[in-house]
Amino acid sequence: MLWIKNGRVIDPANKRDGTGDLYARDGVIVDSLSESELKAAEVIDAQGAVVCPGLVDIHVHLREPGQTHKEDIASGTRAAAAGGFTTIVCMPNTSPVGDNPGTIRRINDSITRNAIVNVYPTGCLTVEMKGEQLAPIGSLKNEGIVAVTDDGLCVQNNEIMRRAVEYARMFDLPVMDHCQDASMTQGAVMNEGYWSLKLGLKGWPSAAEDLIIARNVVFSRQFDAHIHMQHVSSAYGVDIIRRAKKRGIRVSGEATPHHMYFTDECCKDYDPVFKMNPPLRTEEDRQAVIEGVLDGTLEVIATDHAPHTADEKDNEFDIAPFGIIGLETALAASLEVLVHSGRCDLSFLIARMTHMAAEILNLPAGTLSTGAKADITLFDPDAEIVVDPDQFHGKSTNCPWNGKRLKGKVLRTIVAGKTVWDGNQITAQ
Ligand SMILES: NC(=O)N[C@@H](CC(=O)O)C(=O)O
Ligand SMILES: [Zn+2]
Ligand SMILES: [Zn+2]
Repeated sequence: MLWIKNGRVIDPANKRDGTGDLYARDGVIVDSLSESELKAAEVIDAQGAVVCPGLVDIHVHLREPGQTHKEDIASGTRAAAAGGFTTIVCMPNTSPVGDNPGTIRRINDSITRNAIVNVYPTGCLTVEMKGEQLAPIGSLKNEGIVAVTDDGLCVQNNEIMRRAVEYARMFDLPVMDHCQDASMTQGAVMNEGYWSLKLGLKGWPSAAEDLIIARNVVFSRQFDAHIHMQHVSSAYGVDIIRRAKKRGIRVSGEATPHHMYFTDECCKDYDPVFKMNPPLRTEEDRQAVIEGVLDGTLEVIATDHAPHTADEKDNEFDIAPFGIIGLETALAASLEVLVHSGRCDLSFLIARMTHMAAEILNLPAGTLSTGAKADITLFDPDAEIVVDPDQFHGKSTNCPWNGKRLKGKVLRTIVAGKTVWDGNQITAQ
């Protein structure tokens, strides 16, 4: 039994925001506990803290199998717990990739053994993520995938993409797309614009993203299929999604904390910790991504947690891999951009990091409804932290917020009624 007292309980799905108590029995949220149960319950004093549904991140790279020097399911879920996330969705660009039932089964076996938060796998759209031949999407669904994606790459051939979208639709699986026209981004390492010119680095134009977003809108409309645009970074891309939604087309979109926080100017010292895909873009793009979140065009905040080792990242900008970690800074960074700046209130942000994220992939998570699993996060939105990746719980430290002062500290993360992060350390076995 669990009794969380006196917190500010914010549960956007149930329009709840007020001081109160929360109860759980056998890992499930309940309305109340009996007198004797209250006496026996573990009591958590949440005075001064926000109590909300455990955070949900639908875009995480856990690197298992095959790249476990960067991250694995144990370390990645520890990072998630420390960041306040109780449910995460992992991408299939592992080694081997998740394009076959055996690999998905192996991932699920490891999740059962090693994960300390809930993890749902995704499967590939195409065999070996080559964009040439459809993956056995039905068999992958039988193994429990929640979406299909070739994230890291983008299916270039429109006929193959069309078949993939139609096929995924038959299995009621959303397609998550990394929107990138590869013909326009050969050798590109940062946003194409003033800074790429000045720095002499090959640019990745936002048109390459916008074109694929537009293609996906066409297919979503044609087949009434749900296509989710991952890590949207360009102003016009946001606009295309906004217009499509107005017409009732079933597209959704995600904003990352880094695209809301940084711009391509950050690349000016050639530090590869600012190298990611899609790249950091202009101030106008950054503002448009934020506006997209505020007006509901981008209904979810997702980290795209993409660990790479220091050895790999500590290279020339041109050759370092794309990607940054995000699980342990997502809440504080998003609070800063959206809430502390006065752009929206806490409940609005929490909705985008909980039930709205879960709804995109139909995950049973993101609410404090009676009968829901007792996945709960406690945080202090005003507590100052200094970001120190050496204190993080994942294996990699490629974090662009390194050294920054942010406000927002995760005080406790609870999965099925059990504390897995107590604000100082991982407490799960
Ligand atoms: N975002 C990145 O820059 N990198 C991701 C791939 C991806 O999400 O596209 C990775 O797997 O490293
Ligand atoms: Zn991607
Ligand atoms: Zn990704």
